[in-house]
Amino acid sequence: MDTVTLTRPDDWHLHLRDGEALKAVVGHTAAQMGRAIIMPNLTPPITTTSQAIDYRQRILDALPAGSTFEPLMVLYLTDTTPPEEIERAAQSGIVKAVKLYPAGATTNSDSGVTDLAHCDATIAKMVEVGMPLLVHGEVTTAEIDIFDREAVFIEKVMKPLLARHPTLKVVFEHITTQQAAEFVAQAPDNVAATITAHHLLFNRNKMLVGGIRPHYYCLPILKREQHRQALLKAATSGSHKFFLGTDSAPHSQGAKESSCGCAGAYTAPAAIELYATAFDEMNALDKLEAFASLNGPRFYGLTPNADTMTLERREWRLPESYSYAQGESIIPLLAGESLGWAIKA
Ligand SMILES: NC(=O)N[C@@H](CC(=O)O)C(=O)O
Ligand SMILES: [Zn+2]
Ligand SMILES: [Zn+2]
Repeated sequence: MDTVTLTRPDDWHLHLRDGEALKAVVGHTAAQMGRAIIMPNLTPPITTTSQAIDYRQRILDALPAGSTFEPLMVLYLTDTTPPEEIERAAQSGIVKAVKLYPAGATTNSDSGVTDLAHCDATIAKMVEVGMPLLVHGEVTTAEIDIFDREAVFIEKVMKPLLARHPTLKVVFEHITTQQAAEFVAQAPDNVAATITAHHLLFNRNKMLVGGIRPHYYCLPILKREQHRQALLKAATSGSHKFFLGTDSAPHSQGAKESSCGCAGAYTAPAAIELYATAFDEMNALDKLEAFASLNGPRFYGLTPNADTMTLERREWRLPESYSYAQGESIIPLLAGESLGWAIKA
């Protein structure tokens, strides 16, 4: 296969930031995706419906002229989010989900949940109104090894949560392990997962062999090859439960190339091309449309986009960098390197 035509894809896990950074990055996603689930981990986080409505407007204002890109908004769950906020969110029609960040698990998660027991009434309300919970699935226990934090989360948090709220709609975000892929595949239909392009394409050697490559450092961290193979198998299995979520997470070049670098890979500029490369590796380009364009809307109860996009087998080179906020640059994943799949003009 040298060309693939698919229903226009959506990105079900995206960081757009705010202000100048938002203006610098949003066009990359809007150029290829119809819609995106916008992560709420700003500083301060988006914890109310009214903040989400304002943030959505700032995103629309930052779009290139004529763009029809649609941001789908998310609330950041805290220990004190009241059930009434879930009602407001559901009634707004603008907020599509609520995000659980275990406190301290990742970038801008300081206001996250310290103990899910604090959120029980709020989660019960989410079940009642059918609001999905999106989960950064890593424990933050200091003793637990960073490579084991997702697998431990399944046992310590995910299973007890679903035992208590068996019909809660849950997206296990950016899964990175065989354990998570198998857990989601075997779970009931109200449980789904997003998978990033970088976790399908790379294992931890890419980040750590022959020098430390900070642009491959993200959370959850890249795992060993066995896990990458399990993710490829899940994404190309044809199961409705797995869908595209880039977790494109912009940080300035200076914040990444540092003695204490930020977590996050900037993949938005070549998102669908990276996924096509991964699916091609599995000879599964025929499965790309369901993963990128159909399974996500199905889970969220939305209709797929009406238009299409065509990808072609053609070599092109990613830029070395783009301009970002405060006069800084941002380095995309695979900067200056060649990709074998391109969007057909
Ligand atoms: N994935 C990351 O490594 N970073 C994300 C946060 C997240 O999704 O966990 C970010 O906001 O930078
Ligand atoms: Zn996360
Ligand atoms: Zn993320």
